[in-house]
Amino acid sequence: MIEKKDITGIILAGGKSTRMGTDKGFLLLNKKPFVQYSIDALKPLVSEIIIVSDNSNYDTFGLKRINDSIKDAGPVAGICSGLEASSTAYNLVLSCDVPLITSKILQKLIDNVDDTYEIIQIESNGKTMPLIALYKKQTKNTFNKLIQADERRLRIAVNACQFKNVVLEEENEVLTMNVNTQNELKIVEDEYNH
Ligand SMILES: Nc1nc2c(ncn2[C@@H]2O[C@H](COP(=O)(O)OP(=O)(O)OP(=O)(O)O)[C@@H](O)[C@H]2O)c(=O)[nH]1
Repeated sequence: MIEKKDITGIILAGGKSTRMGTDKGFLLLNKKPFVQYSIDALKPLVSEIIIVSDNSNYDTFGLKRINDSIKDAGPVAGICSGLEASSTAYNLVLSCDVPLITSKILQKLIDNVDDTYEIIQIESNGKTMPLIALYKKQTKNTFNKLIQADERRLRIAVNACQFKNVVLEEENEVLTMNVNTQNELKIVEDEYNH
């Protein structure tokens, strides 16, 4: 069984947000920024939290923030930057646009750790979610090779590692909803106030 001291939380908060038009981590749900929901879900489970973003406004959360080591290369490079900065073997990677996420769901990833797998990701409503996932630090080697070969698709990168999916129960699927558009923000607000 792995312990809190063996796990770092890595929050991805970079990217272009072209669909939303504003930095998603600072969107508000019940007056709280989205990124704070990711922080709160990770906090009980990890020894350190790293925010990967070039936006220094994230410094207000008082956590370690690192810049993307490769610019405009998407989540594969963001994960790599986080893993390079991490000092633990296990890393919970979480995007900043899933404000309904809970520690209980992230705990399921930890409960599924075993020696065989390098990545354990949530599968929700038939969709795998590599940005709600546990990564071994060693996956940065595979990811770095793929980036060097100009491969930036996260699904391809995950498939190049030993991975396992943790299938969520139907009643929990809504908790993994990610927000890319104003319309999805409304759905999440309705769900939150439900
Ligand atoms: N650090 C870092 N995070 C990223 C990068 N690209 C995407 N992300 C994060 O990954 C998560 C999913 O991002 P997407 O919604 O797929 O991409 P996006 O660029 O934010 O938005 P779109 O331009 O609308 O696709 C979000 O938490 C983003 O903040 C990147 O280049 N660096």
